[in-house]
Parts: sequence; structure tokens; C-alpha cells
Amino acid sequence: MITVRAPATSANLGSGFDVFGVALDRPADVIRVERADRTTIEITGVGSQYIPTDPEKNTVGAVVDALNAPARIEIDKGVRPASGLGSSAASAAGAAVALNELYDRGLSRKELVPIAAEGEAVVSGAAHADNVAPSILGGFTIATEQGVESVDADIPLVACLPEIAVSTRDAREVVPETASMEQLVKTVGNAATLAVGMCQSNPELVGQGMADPLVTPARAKLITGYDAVSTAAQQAGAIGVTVSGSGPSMLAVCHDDRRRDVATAMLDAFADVGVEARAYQTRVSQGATLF
Ligand SMILES: Nc1ncnc2c1ncn2[C@@H]1O[C@H](COP(=O)(O)OP(=O)(O)OP(=O)(O)O)[C@@H](O)[C@H]1O
Ligand SMILES: N[C@@H](CCO)C(=O)O
Repeated sequence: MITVRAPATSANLGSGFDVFGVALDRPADVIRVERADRTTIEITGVGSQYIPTDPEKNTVGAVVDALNAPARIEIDKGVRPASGLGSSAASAAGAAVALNELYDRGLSRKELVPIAAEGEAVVSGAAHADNVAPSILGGFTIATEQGVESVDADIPLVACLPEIAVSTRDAREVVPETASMEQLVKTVGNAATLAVGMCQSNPELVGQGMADPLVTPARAKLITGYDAVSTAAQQAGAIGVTVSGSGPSMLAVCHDDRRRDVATAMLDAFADVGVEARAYQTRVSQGATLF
């Protein structure tokens, strides 16, 4: 039996819609696989009751098909589904790494990214790689049609997950289809600033570069209390705040010594609007680990 721990991820980071992603050091899914004639999936852990065990509907099923690697698969969910923390991607990424090893397919981590992305198409209709790439490779990743680039980065983060659900499919419906020249110029400038900040492990540049005039304002409307939580986080020392993935989680960048205060401020602000939440004091981290 092969066991893989695949981390949660945060995609977009504001200005890098469908392109940027980071691996988080917690939470994570644990995937166990063993060879079988027919694929079966068992799921335990957080939110497991909402996840289909039918391989046609689970993200790991598409990975099995792509690698031609039937298996008995156990998924222990640490990443809540429909969280904006790459829940569906963590399972697909973990399965890709585990099945590649189990069947000795010899693919590199980079080659596994498009395979795991097929799983994302099952749940959101698009094979976007911005969650599976960091879950497989770790660090900060840039996923484009040309492939994936990754850099190690050390950035403190708070990911705050409210007890509301936003599906990626629904959140993609509200993304504006056009942008003004001004929005485009701002977004390009911010994305470039963020990428430089990641390369330098500089939270100031990363937080500054997360600002996004286009997608985030549209999606913030789907998250009860977004503006109040964002303001509270910034008052507590966050340098930048945005929607994590397609939401409802919110992601804040800060310095290490502000993480606890930022987490508390975000939880309190959600509580003020009647929404329960949990906060992960986390950081950019390594990708899937084989045991
Ligand atoms: N292995 C899996 N793990 C989690 N969710 C899965 C899995 N397979 C299928 N799903 C389905 O995917 C949906 C959750 O995926 P979705 O992309 O909406 O959330 P997410 O992965 O947490 O968010 P994001 O991609 O924005 O970070 C749920 O409907 C869930 O049933
Ligand atoms: N880039 C994707 C990530 C969520 O899976 C989105 O924001 O729709």
C-alpha cells in the first residue's frame, strides 16, 4: 500500500486568476492506494458525506483513468469540500502521486500536474491546474497553457474558512467576461509584484500584489461578511486579503508575529455577522509527500 499526504492549496491569490497557487502546510488529505482489478473509493474525514464515491464523479476517478491504474483507494479528508482550499484538487493530486508510484509509471511531478487537473474538470467543468500544481509541486506555482513553473517561498498566511459553502462551478459563473484597460493594467502590475514577492519570500510585496480589481469584487459578494472580515484582518496587521480559490475561505498575508491576531480578528468578524468559522495559521509549504 502507498500513502501520500497532499496539502490544501490556495489558488488565484487575487491577481493571478486561474494561474497562481500556493501549497499550505495545513490542512491536508491523506490518500492510500493498493492495486485492484476494479477501482473502489472509500472516504472518511471532514465533509466526507458530501463527496461521491463513484469513480466517475470523484476527482480521483479521472486520475485513475489517465494513469490506467485501477486501485482500492482510501481518502481521509482533512480539507473540507467546497472550501476554496483546493479540497477536490488535494485528492486528485495525492492520487496522481500515489498511483504513479504504485504502478511505477515513472512520470515526473510536473508531468503529473495535467493528469491531476483532469480531476478538476469532473467537478468544475474546467481542467484548471492552479490547485493541483501547488499540491503536487509545493511552493508558489504559475500554471499556464505552456506548463507549470514553481518556486519555493516562505510566506506566513492565515486561511479562514467560514461555515458556508460556495461551489467552484457557481463561483465561476460570476467572473466578469470583460475587463477595462485600467483593470487590466492594474492586474498585470499586481500579479508581477506578487510573483517577485514570492521569489524574494517578501510578505509586503505578496500582500500588495494580491489586490485584484476584477474577479475578487464579484466573488466577495458570495461570502457573507467579506468586507468586514477583510477590514478586521488588515486592522490586525494583514498586508493583503483576498478570496482563497473560489471561496468561501479568505486568505490573509502577514508577518509571523501578526498571524495569531489576524486569525482572531477574522474569526471575530465572521462571528459578528453570525457565521461560524475556523482559521488555519499556516504558510507556503511543500507539496505532496510519499510515505
Ligand atoms: N475527492 C474529492 N474531494 C473533495 N471534493 C470532491 C472530491 N471528488 C469530488 N468532489 C466534489 O467536488 C466539489 C468540491 O469541489 P470545489 O472545487 O467546489 O471545492 P474546493 O475544491 O474546496 O474549492 P477550490 O477549488 O475553490 O479551492 C464537491 O461537490 C465534492 O462533492
Ligand atoms: N482558479 C479556480 C480555482 C478554484 O478551483 C477558480 O477560482 O475558479
